[in-house]
Amino acid sequence: MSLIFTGTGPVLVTESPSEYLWTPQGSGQAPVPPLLQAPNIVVLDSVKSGNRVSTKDVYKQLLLPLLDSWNLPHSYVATTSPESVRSVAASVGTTPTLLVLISGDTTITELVNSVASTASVTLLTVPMGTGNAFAHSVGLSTPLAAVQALTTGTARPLRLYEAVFEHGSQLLAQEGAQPVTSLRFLVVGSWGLHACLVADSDSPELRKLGNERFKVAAQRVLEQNPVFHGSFRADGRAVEDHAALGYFVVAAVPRFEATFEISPASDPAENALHVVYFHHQAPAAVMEIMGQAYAAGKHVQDPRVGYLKTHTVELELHEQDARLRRICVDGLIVQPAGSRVLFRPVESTSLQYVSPDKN
Ligand SMILES: Nc1ncnc2c1ncn2[C@@H]1O[C@H](COP(=O)(O)OP(=O)(O)OP(=O)(O)O)[C@@H](O)[C@H]1O
Repeated sequence: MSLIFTGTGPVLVTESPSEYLWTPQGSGQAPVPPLLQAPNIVVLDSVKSGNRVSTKDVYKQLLLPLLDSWNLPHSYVATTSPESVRSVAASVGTTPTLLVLISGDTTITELVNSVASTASVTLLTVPMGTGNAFAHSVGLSTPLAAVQALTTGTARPLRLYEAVFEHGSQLLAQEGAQPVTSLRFLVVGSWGLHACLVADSDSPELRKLGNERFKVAAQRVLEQNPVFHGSFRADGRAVEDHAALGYFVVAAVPRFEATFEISPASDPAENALHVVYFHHQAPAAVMEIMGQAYAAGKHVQDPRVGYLKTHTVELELHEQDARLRRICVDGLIVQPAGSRVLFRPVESTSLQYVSPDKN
């Protein structure tokens, strides 16, 4: 339950399993909040994200009445394919734009990879995906909290990172492979067990399971429990040389799911990456370490786990088997050519995100 101050007075907003209820609490007027003063407001509804309840419509039941209370013009786009995300990104010019994304993380990543570097965009992420890593990491854990942040939150710089690949690398997509040399990300770059389970979880069969798909894919990967041979450097310093690795994640945010706190020291306000990794372990040890990540990120205190803060990560793959070379970039899967992959911050962008707190 939340009290939201709108252009026509305070409104009590409640949520049931099947709908959001908008109950006005008398009349009165609040001025247009700063975030809603953007000259251009676009709502992009990524309709295939998460497991939606058809009667529970964030746009019609929450956003539309809020925007209408101040008669704010806006455009609403419901996606019809992944191409819709790219075309909305391409349509945003230099006019300062508030872009409300009703989606999961993949849609956000598709957007930041398609938007022009000159575009002045403030993103509000309304969590409707399966993991919602970015929304949980910035404190917008529910659609209601996200919509309320439009009236009480503030815009902060969006920290972006990129994974850079050797010439000849391929982005593996449902529609077929495409050449790729770099990809922007805001949540995670990974190799090893994490990349394998994300790649394997993206089958139509497992997608039906929602968040459970990661657990099922993890069990299947652990049945084989491959070793991932490689080396990596952090800010130019050799950290592991010809190691037998199991888990290798470069995290930009603290949480990958509501309760999965993979990198407790990550701060979305800071331009830094954290490497979380461990050497090849027996499946029971892997499960034990991962279980600690669900207990407020305690795994990073486990002596078997490496945890370090850095800006750049240079990874060198010493594997030939294509399945063991896959790299995950915010859920997208890349088959890299050659042996080198670089993760680094994108130095400057004109993108911002809506944060719920003002400090
Ligand atoms: N109408 C559509 N038809 C096919 N694909 C779509 C359509 N609308 C959106 N998509 C694509 O579906 C994917 C949805 O990803 P999104 O991140 O929003 O949700 P998710 O995968 O459930 O969540 P998460 O990434 O948090 O696990 C994106 O790749 C998006 O481009």
